[in-house]
Amino acid sequence: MADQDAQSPAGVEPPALPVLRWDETPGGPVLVLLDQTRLPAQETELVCTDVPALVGAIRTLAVRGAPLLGIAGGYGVALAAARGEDVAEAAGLLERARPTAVNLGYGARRVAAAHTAAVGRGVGGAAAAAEALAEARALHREDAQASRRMAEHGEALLEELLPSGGHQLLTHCNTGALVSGGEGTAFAVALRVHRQGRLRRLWVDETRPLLQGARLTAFEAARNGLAYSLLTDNAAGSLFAAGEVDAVLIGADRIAADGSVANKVGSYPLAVLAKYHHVPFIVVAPTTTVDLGTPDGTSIIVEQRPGNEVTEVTSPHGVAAGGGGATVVAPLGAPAYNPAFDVTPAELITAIVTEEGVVSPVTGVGLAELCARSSQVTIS
Ligand SMILES: CSC[C@@H](O)[C@@H](O)C(=O)COP(=O)(O)O
Repeated sequence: MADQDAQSPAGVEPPALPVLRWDETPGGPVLVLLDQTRLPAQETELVCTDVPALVGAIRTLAVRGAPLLGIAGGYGVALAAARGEDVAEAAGLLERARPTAVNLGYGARRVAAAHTAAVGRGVGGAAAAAEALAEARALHREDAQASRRMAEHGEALLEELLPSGGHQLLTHCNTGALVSGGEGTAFAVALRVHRQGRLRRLWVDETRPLLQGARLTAFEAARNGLAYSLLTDNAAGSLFAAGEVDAVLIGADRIAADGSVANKVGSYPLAVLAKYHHVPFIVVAPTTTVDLGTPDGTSIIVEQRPGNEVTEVTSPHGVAAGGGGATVVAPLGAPAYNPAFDVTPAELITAIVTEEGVVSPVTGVGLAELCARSSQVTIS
């Protein structure tokens, strides 16, 4: 288990990560992404000049995480509009790039709807494209605001549930600034607790097979000076048994109307462990991740990814050092089961924290009511 003690005091904040930006170049507009497949070894930019390039970046997880996928989808449609391409087709291509995170389709369809509305008002090509871009920027800003408010609500909930303070929080996958217009979802809550001097330790699951915890969350924890320790996913049970976890904080890719939550594979076993050990299991996600059109967890489409992500281990440090990427760790041709997500039923979830408030037995507020309160734009 790698161990990292707090390196910088709470209150010293690192510069914002250059996660995603729109750039006007002499050759036309482009979307510039921080290539997350290269982290933590390299902070490399990936320039997407068109929608197929962005679809490729989404599929390889160069850009990833539900809220950021929504933002990227929105800018992708704006890019298509600026290039004079068919925005409905672009939105469809983007939405189909990955099936589970509802935000991707939300962002793409919302910006496409803004463009269609502009055209419907008789607004011309470049001006309609400018309206599409303005909508993408609005979505980006709203996500940053949602992130701040989720952190406030999440931290208040933890104070209520764990009044003695000095929290040891466990998280899975990556839910920080790398997935958001702001500081993230679950990680933003941990960060706020840290800044208030009440985080004893953030336990970071490595998150096999693509290691979003080890590569990305540990990277974000270190640069923000959190006291954190990295663990293999299968070490979590012994940590609960030892009484070293006060609460679990995770994000979400899609929340069904019955409160079931799809998130990175490995979330569901954590929820079972948390229930057994009477530890709060808290989901932090913006209302854009709630999909009231999906009635329950069994209706959520779980992305199945290539088997080689399981049978091989890829080291970004190896790539950076010229080491050449993947090491095969299974017999050649070994079949593999590789769902990217799993679904946690509502009865295992203590609370869902959104920017509009908390859904829990404590508040008695339902998901539909929170979404109705939300200022998020509704699209058909
Ligand atoms: C706010 S992030 C919530 C989820 O998107 C996150 O936990 C996750 O599962 C990301 O999966 P990924 O496959 O890396 O896109």
